[in-house]
Amino acid sequence: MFICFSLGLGTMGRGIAVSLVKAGISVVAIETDEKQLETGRKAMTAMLQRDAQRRGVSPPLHLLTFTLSFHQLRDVDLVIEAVFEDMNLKKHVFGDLCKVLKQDTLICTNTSGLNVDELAAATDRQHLVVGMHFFAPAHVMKLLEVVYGSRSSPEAVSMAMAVGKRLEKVCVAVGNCPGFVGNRMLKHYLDQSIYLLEEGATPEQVDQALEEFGFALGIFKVSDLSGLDVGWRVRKASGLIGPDVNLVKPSRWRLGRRYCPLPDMLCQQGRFGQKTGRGWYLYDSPGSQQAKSDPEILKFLQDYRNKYGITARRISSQEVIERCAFSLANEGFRILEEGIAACPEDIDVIYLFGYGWPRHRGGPMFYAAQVGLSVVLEKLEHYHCDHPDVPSLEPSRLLRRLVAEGSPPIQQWKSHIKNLQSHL
Ligand SMILES: CCCCCCC/C=C/C(=O)SCCNC(=O)CCNC(=O)[C@H](O)C(C)(C)COP(=O)(O)OP(=O)(O)OC[C@H]1O[C@@H](n2cnc3c(N)ncnc32)[C@H](O)[C@@H]1OP(=O)(O)O
Repeated sequence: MFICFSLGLGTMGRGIAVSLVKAGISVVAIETDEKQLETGRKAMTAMLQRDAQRRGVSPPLHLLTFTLSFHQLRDVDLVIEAVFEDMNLKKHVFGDLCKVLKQDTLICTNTSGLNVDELAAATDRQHLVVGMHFFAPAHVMKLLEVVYGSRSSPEAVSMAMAVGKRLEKVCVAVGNCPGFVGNRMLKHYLDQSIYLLEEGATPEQVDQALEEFGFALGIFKVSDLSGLDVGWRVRKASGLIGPDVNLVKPSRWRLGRRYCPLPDMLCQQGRFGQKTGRGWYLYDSPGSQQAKSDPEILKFLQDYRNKYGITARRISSQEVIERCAFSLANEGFRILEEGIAACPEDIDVIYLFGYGWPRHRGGPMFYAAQVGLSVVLEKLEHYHCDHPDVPSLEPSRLLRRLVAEGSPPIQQWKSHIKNLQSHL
C-alpha cells in the first residue's frame, strides 16, 4: 500500500495533497491545530469537487484522511513536508517524524530554496531525504524540481521522480543550492522588477509588459499568488533583514549591494498577497484570485521615492523585458557553469512548466540564444554600467566565453563549460 503523508495544509500543502489524491494515492493530511485542519479540509474538498465536476466523475475524497495526530504515520511510505519556509521549524518537524516513521520511509521536503543537506542532517536517514519543489498553484503547475542533496541516494531520487511522474508532473532533477534552479533565477528577475518600481514603474506597468511578452502572469501577480511572506522568511534567514533594520527609513544597501526594502515594508503591513487579500494588488477577500489595482500602493510607492529623494522616470516595456529576461538568463549561465542544472534545456523546461514563461519564446536560455548571445551580453553590460551596485547584472563568465567562442548553438553550450560539475 502506498500512503503519502502531507504535513502542512497551507497554500502549497493543499495543492500537493490534491495532486496526490487525484493520482489515486491515499493521503494522510496533517495540521497542527483544529482550525487550520478544518480550513485545509474545506479548501481541498472544494478543489477536488471542482475537478471531479469538470471531469464528470465523483471526487476521490475517500483517499483523504485528515488528522492532528502523528500516530497515523507509522505505515506511510512517503512523507511530503510542506510546513512554512523556516529551516528550524522544518528541522524540528523532521526530528519528530523520524521518531515514528518506518526505517525506509522516504522524506521529501517541499521547499522553495532551503539547503536540503542541512535538512537531511536533522534526520536519521540522510540518504532518504530529497527536495520536492512544487510550484504554485501546486495542483495546476506541471513542474516538479527534484532536488538531490549530497547524500541523497540515487534510489531516493528516482523514487521522487517516479512519484512526480505519477502526479503527471514534468520532473527535473536539480542540484542543491539556495533557490535551486527556478527560484535562484527568479530572485534576480524579482530584484529587477522591484528596482523598476523604485525607479518609477508601477506593479501594473511591469506586469503588463511581462504579460504582453507572453507570461501567463506578471511577476507581481505571481508574487501575490505564491505569498510575499515566503521571500520575507528567506531574506530574514539569509541575514538581509536583521534586528538592526531602521523601520522608518530602511537601508537600500545591504551585504555590499543595492537592496530594495519595498517587499519587506509590504509584509510589515501584513500584506502577504492573495492569502491576506492584499499584496502588490488588492483582492475582494483573502484567497480571491482577481487582482485589482490598489491606489494605496501607488501612494506607498510615491511616498517611498520621496523619502529617498528618487525622481520617478518613465520606463519602457522594452527595458522591463530586457532587465527581467536577461538577468534571468544570466543567472542561468552561472547555474550551468556550476552544474546545478544538467543542460540549458532543463532550465527552459523549468521556466516553461513552473513559471508560465511564454511557450512560443522557448524558455529563457532558448530566448537568449534567439535574441543573440552577443546582444544579451551587450545589454547586460549596458545595464550593469547604469547599475554597478547590482552584481547580478554583470555578465556571467560562461556568457562571455560563449560569445568569445562565436556564440555556438544551444545544443553545444555544454561542451564549452569548463570542469562540468553536474553528475547527471
Ligand atoms: C529566493 C527567492 C525566493 C522567492 C520565493 C518565491 C516562491 C515561489 C514559488 C513558486 O511557486 S513560483 C511559481 C509561480 N507560479 C507561476 O508563475 C504561475 C504562472 N501562472 C500560470 O501559469 C497560470 O496563470 C495559471 C496559474 C496556471 C492559471 O492559468 P489559467 O488562468 O489558464 O487557468 P484556469 O483554468 O483559470 O485555472 C486553473 C486553476 O488554477 C487556479 N488559478 C488560476 N489563477 C490563479 C491565481 N492567480 N491564483 C491561484 N490560483 C489560480 C484556478 O483556481 C484553477 O484551480 P482549480 O479550479 O483547478 O482548483
